[in-house]
Amino acid sequence: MKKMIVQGGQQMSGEVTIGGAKNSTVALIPAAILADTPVRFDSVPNILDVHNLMLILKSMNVSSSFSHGILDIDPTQIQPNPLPGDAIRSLRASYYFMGALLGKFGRASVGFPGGDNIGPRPIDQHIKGFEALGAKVAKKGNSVEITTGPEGLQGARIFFDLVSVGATINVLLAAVKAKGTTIMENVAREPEIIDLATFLNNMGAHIRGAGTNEIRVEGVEHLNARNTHTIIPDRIEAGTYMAFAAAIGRGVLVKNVIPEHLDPFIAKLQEMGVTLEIDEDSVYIPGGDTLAPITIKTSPFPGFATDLQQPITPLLMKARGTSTIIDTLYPERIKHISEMTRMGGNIKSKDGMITVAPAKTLVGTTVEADEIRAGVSLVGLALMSQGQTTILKADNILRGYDNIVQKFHGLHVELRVLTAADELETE
Ligand SMILES: CC(=O)N[C@H]1[C@@H](OP(=O)(O)OP(=O)(O)OC[C@H]2O[C@@H](n3ccc(=O)[nH]c3=O)[C@H](O)[C@@H]2O)O[C@H](CO)[C@@H](O)[C@@H]1O
Ligand SMILES: C=C(OP(=O)(O)O)C(=O)O
Repeated sequence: MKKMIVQGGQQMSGEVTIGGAKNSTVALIPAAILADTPVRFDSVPNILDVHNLMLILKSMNVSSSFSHGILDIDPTQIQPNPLPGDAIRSLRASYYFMGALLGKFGRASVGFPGGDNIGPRPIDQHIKGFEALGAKVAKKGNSVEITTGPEGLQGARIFFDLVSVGATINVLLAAVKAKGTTIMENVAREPEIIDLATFLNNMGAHIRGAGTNEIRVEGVEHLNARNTHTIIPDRIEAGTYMAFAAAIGRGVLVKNVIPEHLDPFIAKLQEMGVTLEIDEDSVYIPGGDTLAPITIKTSPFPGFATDLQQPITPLLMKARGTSTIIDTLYPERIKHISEMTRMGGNIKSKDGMITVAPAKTLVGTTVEADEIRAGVSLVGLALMSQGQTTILKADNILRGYDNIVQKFHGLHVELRVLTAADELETE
């Protein structure tokens, strides 16, 4: 595992360009195996999740190459081989191979996924959807085995018991190749789901309603990529830089943003008193505002994203009073709290509510990035602190933040990522 070294007291200024959305990319890569042709994606983020998905593709004899944001995938020689356990466990979205393989071959055997340590993450709604399409689902050891009879997948009406991004995407990946019509109700409406549907429709799928709470799919036999799919900007990465810019910035322009995807987040920043100059595809944050405390309640899109409750926390510590956060999706998403407390943060969690009070003195120390957003929130707090912070398990941050060291460098902030080999060299 890598370490990130952050020197406190640095201020951000300049420009940062947001990369393609992690949560689109990790669905689009498994979706690519549904194609009968090679596929090309543009604006692909350089994150660990992408490299691990490429390893999974390789195990199925699907070649891929990634350079300068372009990812080429050739699924034409795909073999339904066993998938590598380590890579499957390295990220959450590996479970999208369940839906994609089911759509492609009518069967799938995929290990239980990993992903962020943010509390229980069941997959009962994914299974409910596969079963509704006529599949048989069995847990065998650490794997989920999904099979269909000779008639294959059949379109069906599915009402999800709760709104789940993962279940919506996974069942959609299977339904695009099912026979007949599938109607998915009470689905998630995240922009990443629209991005996936756009990619699949451009290959010949018939998906209507992505972005609303009902998706209707007419199954097709073949999907052929005809053009490059450009991935939408990462709204969570954008929100992270915006919050940090408001906390420690002296003029930061965040480029390649779709501001509408950040509406609830922007509304909360404005409620705090953060000045934002919003353009068509960029946001400028002058910084240096006097900030008011706020209350945040996370909810599925278009609500305030759970993935931004930790990145906004360092900013909340600069407000003149106590802010509160209720994470309705992941009440146990609190792995940052113990670490922030050790740095001098006045932050507590009780009865499902996080309270964030103004910080008096913040001092860098050694902390752990237990998961991606907890980890990145520690980067923000470290920059607000005195002295140096060492963030252990930094791989969790690199899972989802595209070229983070270079991007901070472009904002006049030095971060260093050390591998075990780097440390041996300096001893
Ligand atoms: C790769 C990806 O896109 N990850 C995102 C996705 O995760 P993920 O797709 O795992 O999150 P879901 O939308 O499925 O989870 C929402 C809620 O539903 C529950 N649930 C989900 C499925 C299920 O079968 N049963 C069940 O009870 C979960 O425990 C959670 O409380 O959406 C989350 C919520 O916006 C984000 O934090 C993650 O960044
Ligand atoms: C929870 C997250 O990711 P994943 O679902 O991939 O673990 C996240 O991106 O904040």
